[in-house]
Amino acid sequence: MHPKQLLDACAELVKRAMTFEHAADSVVSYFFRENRYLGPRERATLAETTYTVLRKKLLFEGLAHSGSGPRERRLAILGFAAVLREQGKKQGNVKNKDGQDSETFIKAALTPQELKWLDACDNIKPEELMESHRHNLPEWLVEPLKAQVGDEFWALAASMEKAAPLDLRVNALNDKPAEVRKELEKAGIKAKPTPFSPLGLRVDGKPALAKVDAFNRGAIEVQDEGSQLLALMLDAKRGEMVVDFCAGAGGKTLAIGASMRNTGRLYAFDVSGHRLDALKPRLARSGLSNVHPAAIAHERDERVKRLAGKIDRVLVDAPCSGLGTLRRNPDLKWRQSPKAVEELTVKQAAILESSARLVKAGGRLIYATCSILPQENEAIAEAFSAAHPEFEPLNAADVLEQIKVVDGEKLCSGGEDGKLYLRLWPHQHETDGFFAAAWVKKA
Ligand SMILES: C[S@@+](CC[C@H](N)C(=O)[O-])C[C@H]1O[C@@H](n2cnc3c(N)ncnc32)[C@H](O)[C@@H]1O
Repeated sequence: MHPKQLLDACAELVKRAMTFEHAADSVVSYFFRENRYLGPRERATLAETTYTVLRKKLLFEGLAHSGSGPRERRLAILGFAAVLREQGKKQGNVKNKDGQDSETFIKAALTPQELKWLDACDNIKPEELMESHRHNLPEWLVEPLKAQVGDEFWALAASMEKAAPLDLRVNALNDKPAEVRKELEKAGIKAKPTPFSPLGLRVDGKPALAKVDAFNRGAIEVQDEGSQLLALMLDAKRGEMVVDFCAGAGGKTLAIGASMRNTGRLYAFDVSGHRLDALKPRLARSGLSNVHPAAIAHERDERVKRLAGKIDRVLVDAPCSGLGTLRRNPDLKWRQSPKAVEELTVKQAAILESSARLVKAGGRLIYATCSILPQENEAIAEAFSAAHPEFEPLNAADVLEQIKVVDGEKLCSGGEDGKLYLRLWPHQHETDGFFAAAWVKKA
């Protein structure tokens, strides 16, 4: 595809994503389905350009005040140039089959006037930029983040502008991480163990996994290291009755089912039948037969009531703002709002309340989110503890130690000794932002 055509397509995709009517990943996949002729490299450039614009929206909009032509095209030019330069750097600035390196490719896509404008933008020094153009976060998020991480705010903001690494979880049912790692290496995929999750492998780059044998036979699943830790914290054992209350497409369900060694009963509940449908092919690959997906109408559904007091372990991976996943879903910072977060906190408290009724004496309850806001995390956990003296909080650091997570206390905060909750941050732990609180129901 000619560079000019590729930039035109990027501008179109950026325009669609910037309406914020749908999640950016859906907009991108819809665009690819509409334009099936696009090759893998073109798709990568289109998606990354769009994500870069969403990540750096405030900076790019500031720069796009100058220049001419449609605004989305100017935003796309900034994203396109950044992405091609990054790709060029990674590949050692080698030339493509048409003898172009990234700079010549960019030049071929732009008009002389656009090139002059891009050059002027490139020459702006970071210290000349406004604060909002450097952190690229909506104002309502800045204060709560500064209040939590203090001097680390700029490191956090920078980490959330990077793409997340590709993490895999090895299916412990039939495979071992060290062996899968060797197998991947033979297939040309370099991976190293993740620092905290004993089942995790972090892959170099973004290789396509659909043709990899380890993927097709269910030995690996794509899952952020933080998400792996949440599932491991449930520590579900052989023969137990377990509920994954907000199972979605089952990322954590699969990990829990494997930790139960494919025995016992694992209910995967969700209000979205559509999301549970996406669990089915993953379940088939995983070899698990102990998982029972069930769509529920709401958290007080009859199905839930019937299991009251019968369950050994319950995971509540609550619907949340998703603001811990900005590395993957940068559009969320523009699609969420304080009002939406407030509504979510009501839902989160209600789901935790209902799901807690399932837990039997001596059983474990975990509340988790992929949010970095205290109102969706500590505030929900603390209100629950205050209202339920029959649930005793467990130190997340102790739970992590029991499941052999190395240096687990480095991942914790809150409580008198700073070890009460799991609190993962992208800038500190290279995972998405996650929270987890654990309780045991007193006998
Ligand atoms: C964070 S996502 C779950 C992700 C999933 N656990 C995973 O690891 O892939 C939250 C899920 O909660 C579900 N949900 C929302 N309201 C719910 C409710 N009242 N009861 C059960 N699930 C609910 C949503 O449909 C969504 O799939």
